Amino acid sequence: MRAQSSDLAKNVYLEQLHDRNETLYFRVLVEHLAELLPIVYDPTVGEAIEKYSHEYRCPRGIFLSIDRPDDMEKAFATLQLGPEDVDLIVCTDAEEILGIGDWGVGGIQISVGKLAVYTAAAGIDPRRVVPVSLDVGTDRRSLLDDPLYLGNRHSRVRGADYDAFIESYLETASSTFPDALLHFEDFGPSNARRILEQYGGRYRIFNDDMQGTGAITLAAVLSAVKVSGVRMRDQKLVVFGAGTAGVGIADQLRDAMVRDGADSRQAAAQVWLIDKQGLLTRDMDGLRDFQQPYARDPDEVADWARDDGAISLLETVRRVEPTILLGTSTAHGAFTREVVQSMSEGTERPIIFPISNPTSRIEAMPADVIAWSGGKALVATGIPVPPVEYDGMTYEIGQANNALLYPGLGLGTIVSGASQVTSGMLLAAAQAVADQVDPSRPGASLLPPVESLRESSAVTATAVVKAALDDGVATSKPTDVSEAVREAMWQPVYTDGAAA
Ligand SMILES: NC(=O)C1=CN([C@@H]2O[C@H](COP(=O)(O)OP(=O)(O)OC[C@H]3O[C@@H](n4cnc5c(N)ncnc54)[C@H](O)[C@@H]3O)[C@@H](O)[C@H]2O)C=CC1
Ligand SMILES: CC(=O)C(=O)O
Ligand SMILES: [Mg+2]
Repeated sequence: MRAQSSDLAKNVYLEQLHDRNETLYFRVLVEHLAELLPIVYDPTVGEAIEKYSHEYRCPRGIFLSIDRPDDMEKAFATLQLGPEDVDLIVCTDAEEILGIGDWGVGGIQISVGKLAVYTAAAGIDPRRVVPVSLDVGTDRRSLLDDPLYLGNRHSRVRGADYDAFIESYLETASSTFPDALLHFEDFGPSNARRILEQYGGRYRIFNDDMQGTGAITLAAVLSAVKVSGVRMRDQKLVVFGAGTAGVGIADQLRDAMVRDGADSRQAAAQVWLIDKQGLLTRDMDGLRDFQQPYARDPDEVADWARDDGAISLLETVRRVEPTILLGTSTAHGAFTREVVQSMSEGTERPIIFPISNPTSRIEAMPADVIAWSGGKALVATGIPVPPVEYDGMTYEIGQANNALLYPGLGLGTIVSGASQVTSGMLLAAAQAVADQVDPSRPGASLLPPVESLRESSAVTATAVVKAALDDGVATSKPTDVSEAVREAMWQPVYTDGAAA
């Protein structure tokens, strides 16, 4: 594997091993998690998705086509699994893969990659999971023109037909496998939140980009706040990139401010959203419904500087003096030296998280953020990055990627048989992750290291089971929760002479 000439070649090589010998594949992953997570998952998985039809060797997963909605049951039946045999299904319609946009049927690899992390990081049984591609077409011209493209050759279906397809998926998946958690990944901003809000009460749904990302970012902020000394209720948050992830995080941080004593109106007023049209204000056309609670009063910003009519990130940072700056925009390099320096002038220990993925989309590299802030910034990123040396000190950079949280959350949901993923379970997961680090040492990481992710996921899952019990959604009630979690974790070892 190490002799392969590129990260993509390593990804393909490992996928072939996955097909030949699942136990060995996961044993290698578990024993080399920090080295191999970036290969099977973020950032290399982005390239594997882009090249999917060209690197295609063998299908993994279930492919559901919007052109053949009546075949759904038949497709699931090919798995030859009974109603109690599946714990988890990860699906994507691939409209907003990581920060690289619409990749059609190649998006199956994000479902495969997310599931590999579930198993390697939390011991979810790989024989009891299903990756799904919901192929509703693609708007990417280069795919439609590519003779090798394997997906449906038409633009994305939207509106009533799309909604009927999603509803039919939820109904078929949950009636075929009633115990399964339905994980949604990388849907576009017009669908991600809408699906969760519309169906979250009826089906056991988890939206990773909103809920998982919100919770891991909250964990990193809880750690950072211990260092900065500014109370949660007094934080001022600027979110750059007000889409699914950005507003999902804003919601969880706003709720954390309320829990720390801010009133709900005040907490929302301590959040500023910036998108392509600049700082979002109430008088703008085309605001998304989930952006509206945070849009600013135009009078409040009447005398702020504008560039082509838009209030920039730099102007917002100068005026607001935020304590937290989050990047979920996919705009590489948007956190400039001026932005970071201005933020460092306004607050003693600025919390700066450029968490867009993959590497080509990150708002700033941590080495720059740390240098531009004179070593004051508390930094976490979505991609894995090596420690940064600055002014004689080593800064460990925590990976604020939902992969550091969703495996434990999923394991806890499965062990408790929770009928819903509640806000209490998300908060418990965030708190459990944050409690596993001591950020007080100068340069310490804000999050647990990937090397210990399996151990960390067990601790997180235990907290999640307890929260599910407290919230009254658990259908299984283990007496020794920690023991039940550890027993549920699948181990990559050969049993009964079976190799794979
Ligand atoms: N670290 C993590 O765990 C996660 C990171 N992400 C990353 O966050 C980014 C966004 O993902 P989603 O929220 O799912 O996508 P999205 O499409 O829902 O949101 C992106 C938002 O950024 C805005 N935007 C684009 N260019 C901009 C610019 N130049 N200036 C200001 N705003 C701009 C878009 O209009 C959109 O509202 C991606 O790079 C993704 O990889 C997403 C989920 C988890
Ligand atoms: C990490 C992840 O879920 C994303 O970038 O979309
Ligand atoms: Mg995602």
